[in-house]
Amino acid sequence: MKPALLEVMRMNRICRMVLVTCLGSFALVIFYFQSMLHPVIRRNPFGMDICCRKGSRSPLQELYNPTQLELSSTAILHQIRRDQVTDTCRANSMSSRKRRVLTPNDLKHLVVDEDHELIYCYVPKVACTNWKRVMMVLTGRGKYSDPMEIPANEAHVSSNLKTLNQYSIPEINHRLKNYMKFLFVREPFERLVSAYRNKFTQKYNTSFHKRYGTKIIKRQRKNATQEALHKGDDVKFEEFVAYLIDPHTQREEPFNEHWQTVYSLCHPCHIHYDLIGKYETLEEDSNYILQLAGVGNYLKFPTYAKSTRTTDEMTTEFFQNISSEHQTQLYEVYKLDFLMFNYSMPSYVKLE
Ligand SMILES: Nc1ncnc2c1ncn2[C@@H]1O[C@H](COP(=O)(O)OS(=O)(=O)O)[C@@H](OP(=O)(O)O)[C@H]1O
Repeated sequence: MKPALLEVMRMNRICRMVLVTCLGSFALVIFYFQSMLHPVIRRNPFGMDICCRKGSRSPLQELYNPTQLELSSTAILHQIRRDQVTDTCRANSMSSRKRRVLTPNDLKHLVVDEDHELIYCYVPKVACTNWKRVMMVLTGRGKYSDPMEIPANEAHVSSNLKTLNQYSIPEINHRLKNYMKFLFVREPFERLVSAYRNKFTQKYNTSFHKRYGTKIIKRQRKNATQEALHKGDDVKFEEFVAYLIDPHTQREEPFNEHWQTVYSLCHPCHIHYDLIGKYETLEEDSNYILQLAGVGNYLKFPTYAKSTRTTDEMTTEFFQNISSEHQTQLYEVYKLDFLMFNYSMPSYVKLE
């Protein structure tokens, strides 16, 4: 080849390299300025994916007509859980004369995610703080990407999440019909011990001590000291149980949500839940829901390593000091939760 021709080709290559470098730098500059203008999106690289459902299939379609094999085997398990609720409701409505229609006030625990067509009924002491954090990521349109970046107290601020009672009746009906509705449940007595430990044995929970502790001690403790009556901060588990089974308690006002039954908070006999998650398989069930919602690749339910979690053994210990008469009465209060969600009677329970 002639040297002149070689020289021309070399120049050509250099020109092309310069051009590619210039274009690359230009694109980087544009990307930089764009991210300066939209800092939230820059902080959250998954924002756009978590934000809005992609494709035409809704979580409900994915649940009842799965396209992936791994989703279809789990779907069978959830059908069995739904059937259990239906059967218990049917059996209970036959034996009970009480019939009622839901009002918007009954829908305060149902958190709505319009972007992914989800409704979550939160049950306190069943990891609802973490689920509320996840719902804030899902509804935040890119504001958050990691649930754990949201402080626990923020997750409980009611204005941070929209609940179903805030919609008009036609809007409520539309969402109940078309969204995937789910809740999480826990073995009722373990949930109760979790509530007792958190609300009555932690020094910082003074509002619960004042609001409920003082009342429980006044009613259940003979010869209570003035200090105990005033502070309400040393309620014993036996006293808490006595308060729960006392017929006056629920006549006076409904139970606090931390120990209220799941069927009273979420109304599973009136609202058809598509998915019943269990605390015992919390992460597995939660990630299944996120997968059905189409965000499973970007968002995972927070894992937990708290060593002081309430366990079955711990619950057994707490119930050692409860008389069989009180255990029987307490079981009656939570019986529907036991039956509906298929929890067998704990082996430590001694019924009368
Ligand atoms: N990912 C994960 N895995 C296992 N366990 C978990 C998880 N997230 C929360 N938890 C446990 O849930 C209990 C707290 O529930 P809530 O957040 O609903 O409590 S509260 O209603 O806000 O008071 C509390 O249970 P106890 O420790 O037994 O009280 C938490 O330990």
